[in-house]
Amino acid sequence: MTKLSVNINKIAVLRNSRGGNNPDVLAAAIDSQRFGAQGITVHPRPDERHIRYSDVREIRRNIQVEFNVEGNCQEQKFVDLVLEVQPHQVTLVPDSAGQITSNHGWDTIKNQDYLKEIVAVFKQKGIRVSLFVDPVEEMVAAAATTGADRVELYTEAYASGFMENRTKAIAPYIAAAEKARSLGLGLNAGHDLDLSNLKFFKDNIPYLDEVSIGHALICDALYLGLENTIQMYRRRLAGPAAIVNPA
Ligand SMILES: CC(=O)[C@@H](O)[C@H](O)COP(=O)(O)O
Ligand SMILES: NCC(=O)COP(=O)(O)O
Repeated sequence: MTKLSVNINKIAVLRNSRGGNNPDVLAAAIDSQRFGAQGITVHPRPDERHIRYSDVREIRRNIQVEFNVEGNCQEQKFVDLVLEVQPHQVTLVPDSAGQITSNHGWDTIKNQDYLKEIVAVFKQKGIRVSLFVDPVEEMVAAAATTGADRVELYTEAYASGFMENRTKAIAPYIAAAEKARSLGLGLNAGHDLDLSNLKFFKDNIPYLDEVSIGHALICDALYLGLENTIQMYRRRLAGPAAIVNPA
């Protein structure tokens, strides 16, 4: 079964825009869980433009579903936070500070020695480690030798190519996913997945462990409501006939 981890970064964007606590990010995490999210994902960035480090601590204490914290482990502050909070999973993303969003995966070959070291630091604390990678078989293979538990396939290229030619768009992801599976790596995916492209992705990569979805899901929820939207995403993952039960 592929788990839906709801990324609530964009709830925090709205909250921060007025300096108060509306919408309440912690309440959104708890309610997303109640509405059927099988995980919560946050991505605290160095400038705390949306998720704050204090949000991460509060959410960890108050949810029961899987907690996935994404971020750049080259920031010591991020490493310290993750070791303090000890989420179920940490997803290591090679962001530079000024990026508007994450836009590339690790070069797991060039960064092999560094990643081996930092992966061991998190695993020593019992935290599952996922490496954010592009859908490139060599990058997946080198992720396996770092000791990481999973890879997260960066799905922006799939999403941007989907409308024009979905078969072409999915091809590198199937190959990368097969490589991950052959090496015993767990498989996550995320970035720009949405209600239109999610089912095709899942149908072609059925052994996907988790998708983390935020931007499109929160945008959809502005029109469709958060509970209804989470259930719609769950049904995309469960198949047409399945009625999903909230977690
Ligand atoms: C790593 C990734 O692709 C996303 O999870 C990322 O969290 C999006 O970050 P923003 O919400 O800051 O765009
Ligand atoms: N890892 C992907 C994620 O958490 C959310 O990405 P997006 O759906 O906001 O593009």
